[in-house]
Amino acid sequence: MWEDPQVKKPCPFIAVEGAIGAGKTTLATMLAERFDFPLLKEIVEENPFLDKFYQNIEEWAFQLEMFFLCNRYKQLEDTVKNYVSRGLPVVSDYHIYKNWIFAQRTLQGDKREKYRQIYHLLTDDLPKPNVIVYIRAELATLLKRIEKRGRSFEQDIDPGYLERLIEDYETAITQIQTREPETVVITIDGNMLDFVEHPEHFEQIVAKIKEHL
Ligand SMILES: Nc1ncnc2c1ncn2[C@@H]1O[C@H](COP(=O)(O)OP(=O)(O)OP(=O)(O)O)[C@@H](O)[C@H]1O
Ligand SMILES: Nc1nc(=O)c2ncn([C@H]3C[C@H](O)[C@@H](CO)O3)c2[nH]1
Repeated sequence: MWEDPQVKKPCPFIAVEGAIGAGKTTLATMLAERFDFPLLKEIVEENPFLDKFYQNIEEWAFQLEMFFLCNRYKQLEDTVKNYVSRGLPVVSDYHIYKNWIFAQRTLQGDKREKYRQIYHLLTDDLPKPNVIVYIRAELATLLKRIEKRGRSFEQDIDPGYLERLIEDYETAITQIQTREPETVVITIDGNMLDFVEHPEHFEQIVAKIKEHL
């Protein structure tokens, strides 16, 4: 297809997504380094609710989802100010929609509705990533990686919860593609491609992304 060289492509705002342990942070870090783009990274260690949440999801879900939402809102506000609004590229290890993917799974009834309203209020006018690198991985892969990483609070994670999240991610990615057809979605086979151990797998991913930059 002929492309007009005068037409400038939008500045890359890349989000790496996928279910728990799919390899988002690892891949986002490698991509940021390769392209020399700044990296926006999720805060995990300082999260005071994660441990409690995995022990009792029903009891702690609202606090945890609000914590993630407020943190990501602040991070993205800064990212927009410092990079996106200045036309500078950035790589993030999450998409803001991740909040709603998880909240729909963990919250019910009144709390879900309250969360939904706050979520839209905070995020509707935020600029969204124009490239999503989606790491699709099956349950066995996620369990293996979660074990390998060894965070204590994740070791007894319910495989049923992970299975539902895998489905939720599939639905969410389709929704994004329908709602925002201009967003480029690059799906990576997270079971087969081991970009940690095999440099040539990483190169395949880089080449795919370069097609869209
Ligand atoms: N393609 C891969 N092949 C082998 N191991 C991997 C791969 N990607 C990530 N890992 C390993 O799996 C573990 C989880 O990776 P990572 O922390 O990047 O996942 P994540 O998707 O960011 O997780 P979370 O959803 O919890 O934020 C790490 O120990 C990492 O080294
Ligand atoms: N409930 C819930 N909502 C979120 O928005 C969310 N984002 C990440 N996580 C969990 C997954 C990993 O264990 C750990 C690190 O990603 O935190 C979340 N859990």
